[in-house]
Amino acid sequence: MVAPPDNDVLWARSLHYSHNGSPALDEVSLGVREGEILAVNGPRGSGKTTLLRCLSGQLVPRGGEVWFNSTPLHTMSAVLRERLRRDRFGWIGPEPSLVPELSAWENAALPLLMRGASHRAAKTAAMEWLERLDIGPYARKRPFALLQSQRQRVAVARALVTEPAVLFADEPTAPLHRTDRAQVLRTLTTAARSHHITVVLATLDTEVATLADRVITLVDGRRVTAARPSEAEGRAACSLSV
Ligand SMILES: Nc1ncnc2c1ncn2[C@@H]1O[C@H](COP(=O)(O)OP(=O)(O)OP(=O)(O)O)[C@@H](O)[C@H]1O
Repeated sequence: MVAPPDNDVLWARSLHYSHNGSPALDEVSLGVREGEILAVNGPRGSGKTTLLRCLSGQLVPRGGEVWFNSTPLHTMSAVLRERLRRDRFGWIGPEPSLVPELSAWENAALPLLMRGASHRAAKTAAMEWLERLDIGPYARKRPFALLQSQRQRVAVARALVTEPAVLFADEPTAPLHRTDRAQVLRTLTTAARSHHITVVLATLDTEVATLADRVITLVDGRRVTAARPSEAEGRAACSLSV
């Protein structure tokens, strides 16, 4: 077992994964640099979600290696993997999946409260993130009283409130309208850049390439191409000062 290159925060080699015998990832290798925003593109069923779940330690690959800095996830016990995920990773899925009984700020504060942060500290941090994401005025509302795009912003705040080392975003804008999609993505990527959070973003949306530092494409569970938009192009799209 060889540790990954120093400047890669995440590194995977020859990943294989099958769901009930049906192959989802085949020989996928990649490195993600610290602070990078990497988009994983590809058609439906190409393995994007499976890749993010392997990289984030939710799934253990059937073959290959996954490293987070100098820590091998593929050989780690389930308990340690769970702790690593809780302490160092953030996750945003296609649906906000907020706790309906809690207000927006309570939902955003939840990861800090679960880590044992004081009520006041968790609330302050959650409110700051809701403000940055332009939903401060809705902090006391419950999810049912919010628009889908506002709920998804709360989910983004919840994922960023711990300032994770790596944020995994699995089609985070899938249920949104086109204008909301662009705004949520810009907010997410700008916030991640300003806090030096590495992002791995699975998406069907080709516009995302303009917000990412690099795009990789999966087809039928295999990595097929890599393109790198110029840094200027990627960063010019992030005009918000989050
Ligand atoms: N829980 C599961 N059980 C069985 N097969 C699965 C499961 N999850 C995914 N698959 C299959 O694995 C392959 C890769 O799926 P995956 O969800 O990783 O792709 P994806 O690119 O994220 O797709 P989408 O864009 O539709 O979310 C597909 O053929 C899918 O049908």
